[in-house]
Amino acid sequence: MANPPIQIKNLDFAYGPVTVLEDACLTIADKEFICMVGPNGGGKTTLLKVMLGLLEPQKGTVSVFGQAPTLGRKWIGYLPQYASLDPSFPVTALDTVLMGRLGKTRSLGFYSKADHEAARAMLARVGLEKIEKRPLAALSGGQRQRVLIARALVSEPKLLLLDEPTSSLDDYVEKELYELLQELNKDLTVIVVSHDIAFVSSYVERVVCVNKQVHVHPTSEIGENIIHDMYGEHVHMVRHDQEQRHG
Ligand SMILES: Nc1ncnc2c1ncn2[C@@H]1O[C@H](COP(=O)(O)OP(=O)(O)OP(=O)(O)O)[C@@H](O)[C@H]1O
Repeated sequence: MANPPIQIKNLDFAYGPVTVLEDACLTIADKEFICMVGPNGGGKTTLLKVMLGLLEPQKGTVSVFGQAPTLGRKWIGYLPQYASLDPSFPVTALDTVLMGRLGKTRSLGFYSKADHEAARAMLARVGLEKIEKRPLAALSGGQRQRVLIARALVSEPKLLLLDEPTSSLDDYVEKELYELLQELNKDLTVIVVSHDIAFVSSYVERVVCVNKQVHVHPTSEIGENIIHDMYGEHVHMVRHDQEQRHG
């Protein structure tokens, strides 16, 4: 069997004396579409950064496509939390996507024709082929997130990590974005952090709950008990609409 995109075994991570992840184990299979949920401060972003080799665990092992994260991360496209670019920054959609080629391009100091072609192809893939010359300031929030997804995709990743990509978007824009991710998932593995379990559970089959410990649940298991354990009694976000499952 090929090496899985992510394999984490018995991982501990602490910022100084504060333990954030404890004995975490997680295997993500090729072409899975996974949602990562958990309370604020539960450790989701930390776990993504460990996968990217940006943080080193104190204990345990992490492999990314069978390699150490610092090597395997060349196969990862990452959309960080709060990645919203300053809209007044004077760049076009195409310029922004091209930035994703910086680790890939072979030309020094300028982008090659191949880089431009790849960036245009990715803008088309996220449904924005007609707006490549528009300044970011002229785009909607949803369009900007698509541009950032195109930027993450243009390095030709096999795994896409998105940290709360829809937190500032309207419901219908969120739905469109998840439909795009579902489409992209035909070709690559997708891990998306979201607080909106009810919404996301109609797209994914497994949910990774991160609250110091990591537990994986099939979507069908997600009910009041698990939500309360994760978020506390006051949260009611269950929408068990399996009959409305997409795809
Ligand atoms: N650089 C850092 N130094 C010290 N503590 C940190 C650092 N980054 C995060 N933390 C702490 O680690 C814990 C986990 O943070 P993390 O950002 O991984 O959680 P999260 O689940 O992504 O939260 P949220 O849903 O709010 O984004 C929090 O208590 C946070 O304050």
